[in-house]
Amino acid sequence: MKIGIGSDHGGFELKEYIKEFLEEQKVEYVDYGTNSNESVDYPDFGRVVAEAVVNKEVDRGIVVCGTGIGISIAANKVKGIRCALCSDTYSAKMSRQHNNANVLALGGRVLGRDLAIEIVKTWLENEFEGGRHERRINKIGEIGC
Ligand SMILES: O=C(CO)[C@H](O)[C@H](O)COP(=O)(O)O
Repeated sequence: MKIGIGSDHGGFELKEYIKEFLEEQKVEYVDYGTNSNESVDYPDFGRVVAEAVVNKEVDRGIVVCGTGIGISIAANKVKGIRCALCSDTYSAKMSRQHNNANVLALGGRVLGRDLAIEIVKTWLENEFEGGRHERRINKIGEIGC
């Protein structure tokens, strides 16, 4: 599986830490920036990661800003994206099993590093269950069409 990862300045340090984890786990990734703590605009990075997912440059995305809120809102504007902002492992698991989330959003100013890695690990390990959930995510896809 190939992951696209991106952040603004508020998520930069957590993004770098997640990259170390992905390397340890031998999970391939593409880093779409940002590349420093210098102030940038989170919609730019949420958008580029989301577009990489829908264009199939990568299989799934991880986006990080200060709270995870803004970058998740931005990613969810891209048609075909189901971005889940998670602060706990149960939500991360359900976002895969029930919602087939293809982008995970995290808050770099919210989460401790260990919890963030547990959330990423859980999210990567879990798969979509399909069944009744397929009908529901199809309905999400129809909204705004
Ligand atoms: O969390 C965020 C968006 O939801 C951003 O990281 C946050 O708004 C950036 O704030 P600042 O420019 O004050 O560093």
